[in-house]
Amino acid sequence: MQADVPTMLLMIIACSVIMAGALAVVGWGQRRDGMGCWAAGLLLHSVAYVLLSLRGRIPDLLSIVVANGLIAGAFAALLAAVHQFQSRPWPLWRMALPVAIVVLAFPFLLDQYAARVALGSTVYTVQIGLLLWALGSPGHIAPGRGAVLLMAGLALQALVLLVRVGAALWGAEQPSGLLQSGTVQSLTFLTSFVTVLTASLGFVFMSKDRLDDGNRRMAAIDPLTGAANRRSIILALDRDVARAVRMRESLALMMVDIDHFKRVNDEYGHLAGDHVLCHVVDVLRDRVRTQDMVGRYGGEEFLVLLPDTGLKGAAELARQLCHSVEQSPCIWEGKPLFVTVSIGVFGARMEPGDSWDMLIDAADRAMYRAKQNGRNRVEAVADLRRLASRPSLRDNPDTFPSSML
Ligand SMILES: Nc1nc2c(ncn2[C@@H]2O[C@H](COP(=O)(O)OP(=O)(O)OP(=O)(O)O)[C@@H](O)[C@H]2O)c(=O)[nH]1
Repeated sequence: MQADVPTMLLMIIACSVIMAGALAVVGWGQRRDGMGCWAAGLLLHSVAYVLLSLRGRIPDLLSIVVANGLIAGAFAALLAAVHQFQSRPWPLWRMALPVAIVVLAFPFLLDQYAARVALGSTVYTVQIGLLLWALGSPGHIAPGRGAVLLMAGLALQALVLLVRVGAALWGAEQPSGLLQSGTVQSLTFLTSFVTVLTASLGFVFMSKDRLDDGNRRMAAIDPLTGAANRRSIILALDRDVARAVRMRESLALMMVDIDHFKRVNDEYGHLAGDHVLCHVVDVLRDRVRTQDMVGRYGGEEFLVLLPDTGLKGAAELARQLCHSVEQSPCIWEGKPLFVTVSIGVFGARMEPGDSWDMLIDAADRAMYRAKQNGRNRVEAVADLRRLASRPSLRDNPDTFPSSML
């Protein structure tokens, strides 16, 4: 397989310039996404390929040394973009060293095509390795669709560069110059073209994946406490009721209300009150199982959803939660703040006709009984009142009744 090298170089230049422009427009005003750096990398790449395509018509210093230095610089800019995306400092020496190696070594290799190919391809492969490492290193972005596309594009390029090193070292293909057609030459430039496209699209999708993730979180999480918000805990409850009815399993729900919370706000201020809300959520979450769910139902009221749990077990857990909240002070401005909670518990085997709102009603009734009976205590109920049934939310969560939000 051989293709016309000047045409392929032209395609790479056009593709790099178009993608650089697109990324610059998409990333305008969003510095932390690293799109500006990525666009700069693509621009360096296109200038490098312009210089390469002028081989023989401009001094070798420009067409060989500067061009390859710019390719190494382009990979360095891509690495900077990934680090910026991940909010990490630029790895300066890992960016500068490959460029320095190329710029310092190539002037001595002007007459040695194979050695230049071997050295250049090795340096670029290492740079791609650094990019893949940064993308895959744990603790940063979870590799979503965008990251996978980006990594696949880079991996393909690295693979072809390694083939190129091998071909240069073993003399498998010895074209007399860059612009001469050859199988490895054609494969290299075709891959460069594909990589510019896939890696750049992958980088844009990575940004979109992160935005989507943020939006999903915002739609499901209470921003103050980090617990599930009212909508997502009710959706989860609806789903669990349906499953428990189908399997004839038990299900328990707690309504947890902080006692005299208004006093905390009045005496210490609303920021202290906010801090207490977060503290109570932390205590609840510490004690429940991973399959259980804690959600904020209203101001200082929380729901705890306990799948596959009967009344006895749920009431016992509720008593432990009451005790834990009472015993673990919330530290505010260096001073301990003690609060207590009243908990209403519902738990029973689910029957056909039972629905999520009946469970909330039952836990709510029990919670009010706990308040009436002196607070800092647990009351439990096992019966459900038949309410004017609300439709299930499963089929169309968008029909979520606004009165419940
Ligand atoms: N700091 C803070 N306060 C909130 C928030 N949401 C609701 N509140 C306050 O929570 C308080 C609830 O007060 P009440 O409903 O009278 O209940 P309470 O004082 O806990 O009394 P009992 O429930 O009867 O023990 C009100 O003062 C609300 O302003 C919030 O997000 N942050």
